[in-house]
Amino acid sequence: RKKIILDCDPGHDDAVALLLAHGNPDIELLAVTTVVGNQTLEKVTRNALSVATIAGITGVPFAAGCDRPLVRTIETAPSIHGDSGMDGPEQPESAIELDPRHAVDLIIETVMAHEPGTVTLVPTAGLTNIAMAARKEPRIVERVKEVVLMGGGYHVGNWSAVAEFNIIIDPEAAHIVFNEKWPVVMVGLDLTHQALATDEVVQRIAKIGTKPAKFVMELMDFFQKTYKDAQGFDFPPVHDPCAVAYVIDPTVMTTRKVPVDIELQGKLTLGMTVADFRAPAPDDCHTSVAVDLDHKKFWDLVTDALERIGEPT
Ligand SMILES: Nc1ccc([C@@H]2N[C@H](CO)[C@@H](O)[C@H]2O)cc1
Ligand SMILES: [Ca+2]
Repeated sequence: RKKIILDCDPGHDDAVALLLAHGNPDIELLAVTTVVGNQTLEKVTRNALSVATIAGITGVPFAAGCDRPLVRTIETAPSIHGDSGMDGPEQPESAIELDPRHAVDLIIETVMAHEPGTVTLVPTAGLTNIAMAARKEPRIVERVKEVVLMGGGYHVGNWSAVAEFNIIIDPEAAHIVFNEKWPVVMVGLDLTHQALATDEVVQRIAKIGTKPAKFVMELMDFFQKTYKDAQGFDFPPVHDPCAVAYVIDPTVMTTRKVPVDIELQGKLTLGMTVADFRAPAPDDCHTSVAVDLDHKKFWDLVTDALERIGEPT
């Protein structure tokens, strides 16, 4: 099984990523950590514990991390995720206790406790926790198998003309993560805008008939409305589970090995993930970007995971 740490900011699509990681039999979810992003740390952490309660995720440590970016001020995304950060469904009071450790320490301890090259970091939020972990314990950089992150976009932005939310809310953290010498797979908007929760997809999920599937339906219902109003999409792109799907089965998408770096100075381009497609990529290139999604394979993974979780409603 593939061992992962999910670092997230639930977040409608983070919730689906967590359910996919929990439901898929090839994934061993070692830890779930939260970070400020879609909403404040307190809100996204409460949301993560709500999802864990609904899905019955036990025996997995959940820890809260950084409550603001490394340098800049907090920017959240209520226009997409609402005031709670996961508006739409009724949220259960969570019965799950937070791990007392800081997320950064849980990430470090988990990576150092497992064999080198066996733990994959899956960030689906701003990269503040990941950058802090690499700075506090530099040995995790050579020990981590790879970093498979949802963020960025080589030709697409959603929080500026050229920058994606997870990167631009903490560009200094992203710069650290993309420049450490661990393998980074960037699952950016170029890919995730192909993962649309269309009516056909939502109908498939509706048929599952379990509490977690009903919860996802209600999440998607809200997400569709805000994505329509805020970004003019007919259907919402479910970004974060794309990163988990890649870890499960890398053939779910195509990738290209290209140098990627983060713009920190630009007036118009701050937070841009600048990918250099000029061939050939340098031999020491440790970054790659996701290009084309196999829709059927992706949604089969998501619906299969949901079918494995929870009791009928
Ligand atoms: N408009 C918008 C802003 C933020 C997000 C969140 N950031 C990433 C996509 O930009 C995902 O991780 C998602 O949770 C999605 C849409
Ligand atoms: Ca997210």
